[in-house]
Amino acid sequence: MAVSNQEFVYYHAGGKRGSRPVLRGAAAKDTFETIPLVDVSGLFSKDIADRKAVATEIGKACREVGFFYAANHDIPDDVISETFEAVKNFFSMPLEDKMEVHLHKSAALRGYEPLFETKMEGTGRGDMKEAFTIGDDPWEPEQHCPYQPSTEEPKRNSWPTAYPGFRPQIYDYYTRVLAFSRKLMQAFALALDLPENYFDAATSFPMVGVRILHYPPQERQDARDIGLGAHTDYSFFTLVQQENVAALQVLNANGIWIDAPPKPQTYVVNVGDFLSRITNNVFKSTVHRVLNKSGEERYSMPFFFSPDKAATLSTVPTCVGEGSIGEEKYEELNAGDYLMERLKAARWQHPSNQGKPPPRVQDVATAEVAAMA
Ligand SMILES: O=C(O)CCC(=O)C(=O)O
Ligand SMILES: [Fe+2]
Repeated sequence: MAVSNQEFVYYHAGGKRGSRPVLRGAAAKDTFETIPLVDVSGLFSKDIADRKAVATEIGKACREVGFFYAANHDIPDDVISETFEAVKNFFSMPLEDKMEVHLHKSAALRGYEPLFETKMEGTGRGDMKEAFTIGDDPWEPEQHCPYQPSTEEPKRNSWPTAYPGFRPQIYDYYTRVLAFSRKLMQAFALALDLPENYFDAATSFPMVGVRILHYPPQERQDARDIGLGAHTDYSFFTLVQQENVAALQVLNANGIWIDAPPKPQTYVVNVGDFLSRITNNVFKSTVHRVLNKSGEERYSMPFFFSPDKAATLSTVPTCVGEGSIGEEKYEELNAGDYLMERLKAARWQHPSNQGKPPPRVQDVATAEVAAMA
């Protein structure tokens, strides 16, 4: 049997394991090599022409890359730096104070995840990061939920009792990023040639998550130690605030990792699987990973935005048709069920997973390479 020396990149995308051949030289395709930057200040204009001009640029980035830097957003620098201070205070607490809000105690998959608890790529000792997540919770008055939750509906978020100042700081950040996300969502609608308010009805109380992350410096300087394994996001879209340590990388069509270092006063915005799905893959949900080779502690805060739990979404009308767009590829689906399924797939140790084994990407990889030979 011939042995193929084709190199592959392995990842976790759309809830499934996948791989991509690394293409160099004559075999290389036309793909992105940098992450575009979009000045989003026009989204705050009263003039629809200004908003449409930004949307056009966002649309181009979403079709070609799936990632862009948003510059000139309206989240103040001091709110971001104060929130990062709170994030560092949180992670520097003793482990037992963090474990009080362990994600395994939460049916909504909220709370703290210690180092190596997830294993996005299915190999090695796991993702070298600790995380804490909160999100939409109709019981928390800070969120001004537009409906009265039923008494059967459990509370979703948990906050550490050892750090009372944490919650107000996170909420200051949350409230502002949510408002900015709504502007971006309208820009995505315009970018798809839809009315600006197209997604408004499906996002009256959107499923969101503020996730804070701490990546210690990796001991090994190659990808055998990984901060967060290669994946696509489950969200509609994500806004990542990174502090000052470069580690985020985005995979292009040639299987080459493109750096997405922090740029002052910007967000990294990326399309998630949900938005890609309802655009018939016209908008790309692009694989990315975190590799902290800097030798420094890295902190970041992704904000995930998705439709209402009860929303049912089907392919948008402007993304079905003739030619390059093609036939509708996906059935309509309930947003809440989809998100929960995806979150659980990445957290095999959660009690609700009933002891199912972790994903084993390397097995698939070996089989694929054998099939090519
Ligand atoms: O830490 C980062 O820069 C990105 C994190 C990320 O991709 C995620 O949490 O989905
Ligand atoms: Fe991500």
